[in-house]
Amino acid sequence: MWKIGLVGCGNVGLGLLRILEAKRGDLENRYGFTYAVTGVVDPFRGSVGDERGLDVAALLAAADGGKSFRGLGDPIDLDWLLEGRANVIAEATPTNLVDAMPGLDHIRRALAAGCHVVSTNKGPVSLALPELQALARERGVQYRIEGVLLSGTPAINLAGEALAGCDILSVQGIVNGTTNFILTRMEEGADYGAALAEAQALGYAETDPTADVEGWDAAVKAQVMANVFLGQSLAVDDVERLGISHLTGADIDAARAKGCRLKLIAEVERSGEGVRATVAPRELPLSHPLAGVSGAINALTFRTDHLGDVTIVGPGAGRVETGQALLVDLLALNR
Ligand SMILES: NC(=O)C1=CN([C@@H]2O[C@H](COP(=O)(O)OP(=O)(O)OC[C@H]3O[C@@H](n4cnc5c(N)ncnc54)[C@H](OP(=O)(O)O)[C@@H]3O)[C@@H](O)[C@H]2O)C=CC1
Ligand SMILES: N[C@@H](CC=O)C(=O)O
Repeated sequence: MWKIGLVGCGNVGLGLLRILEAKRGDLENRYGFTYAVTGVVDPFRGSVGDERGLDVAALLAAADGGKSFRGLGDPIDLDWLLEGRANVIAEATPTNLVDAMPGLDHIRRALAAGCHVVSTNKGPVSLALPELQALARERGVQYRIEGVLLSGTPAINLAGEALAGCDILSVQGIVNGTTNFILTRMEEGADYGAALAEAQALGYAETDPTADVEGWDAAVKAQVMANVFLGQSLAVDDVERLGISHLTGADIDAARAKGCRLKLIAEVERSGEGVRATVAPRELPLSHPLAGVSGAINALTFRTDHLGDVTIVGPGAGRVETGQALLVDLLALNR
């Protein structure tokens, strides 16, 4: 029985709870996956626990009704979970690229306590991936991060498992759902501010959406691609980065007049001794495979030695879409 402690219950945390609740029977029948959510830690909704498992439907009803979780379990904190009441922590607090807190602290403490961690938080991956992987190995647990790239669309697990044995030479694609959504809506005539507000309402944007529109989110994903896919240790500041906040309707129209679309493209490729990582808006001809990828959909093309180009296309952001990434990592632990 998996005793799940959820830390951070915003868009993604609720997405995971929604899937767990809707699929409880299916997860048991198809995968032998049984679980109890023993605690939720979140300053906004309230931190509650029950060793026998919280009533997830009641938590979801409270969230849907704009109510706090208080009263739906005993008041708890992360320490309570780590004293044997969780064997896996699902960490989905806001990404912070400056010092990775509070997620880094949560993940360090969980791994040190012998808990597995599944997480969508990009800050700890950006600043401390080798340390956290070493700590997980030392404690005999796993730190799984499928959701940090392309939400639930398989990218990290795909490269690590389904493309095992291939050398990945370069990776190029659209890796930020919010900016792709904004550019799509601007092409349809919406203004920038309204399109960003829509992306926030749909749960695509970062807690501080500056990270999306200034290209930081795509840059950290390029960093992850360099580190995880190409084995080249880069810092987020090593990524050449330009976002989309300077683009106007006139830029969209100018691209259209040339038979092109503007897309924020992230690319990592081997160059000389190292790896070059870039994020920038590019005008793509309509015939380009990435030109037709619209809304919060993302796409990645892996250039490999054995298979040539392998392209995946799917959601890059969203509540349930990212909850799925946590679920797939939970199911991997279960296997
Ligand atoms: N949304 C998406 O589509 C995707 C998101 N991600 C990543 O997943 C993570 C979560 O994203 P999302 O759910 O959208 O973000 P939200 O801002 O919706 O939710 C984050 C939640 O974490 C809570 N929180 C803040 N500090 C703490 C703390 N110290 N302890 C416990 N909880 C805390 C916040 O509470 P409060 O509001 O009070 O601060 C909030 O409820 C981020 O790291 C994001 O980058 C990854 C892929 C896709
Ligand atoms: N804000 C991000 C969420 C997923 O990583 C995005 O829009 O892609």
